[in-house]
Amino acid sequence: MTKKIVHVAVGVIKADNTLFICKRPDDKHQGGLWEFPGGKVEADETVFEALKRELQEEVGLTLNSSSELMLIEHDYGDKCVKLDVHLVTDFSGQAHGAEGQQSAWVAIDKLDNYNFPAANVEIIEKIKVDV
Ligand SMILES: Nc1nc2c([nH]c(=O)n2[C@H]2C[C@H](O)[C@@H](COP(=O)(O)OP(=O)(O)OP(=O)(O)O)O2)c(=O)[nH]1
Ligand SMILES: [Mg+2]
Repeated sequence: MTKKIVHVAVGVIKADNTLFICKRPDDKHQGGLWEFPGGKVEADETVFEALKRELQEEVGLTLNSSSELMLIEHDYGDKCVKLDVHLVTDFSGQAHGAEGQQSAWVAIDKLDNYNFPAANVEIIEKIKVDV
């Protein structure tokens, strides 16, 4: 039987040379680790629509446009995810942890000081080279 894959829209929010990251709540999948904000793409949504909704809900930003950065499939064993990662530089509002989560603007060369889920290793490698 093929496993169900959860499609997730992920936003790498960049301003100057820093990225906005959030800490996942302890009780969630991959909890306690840092993430790029985002969430599940619902059945009736495009990836952009999902990203726009999630960034509004989670970090209080209004997304104007985004560009595709990469697509990553990762099997955590308990859950299989497909991360549709977009680069976000065109937004309005002040980014903050709108759901009470810890958050930070972090310089790209300081990302290694934060623990991310395993699927993010590839994203961070690409960011260091291309973003
Ligand atoms: N948002 C986000 N999710 C990530 C990253 N890396 C990674 O493996 N994931 C995984 C963790 C979760 O299994 C899944 C995202 O689910 P989520 O919990 O953010 O979904 P959601 O915002 O829709 O929240 P909910 O409906 O579960 O409450 O993708 C990342 O950088 N950002
Ligand atoms: Mg989320």
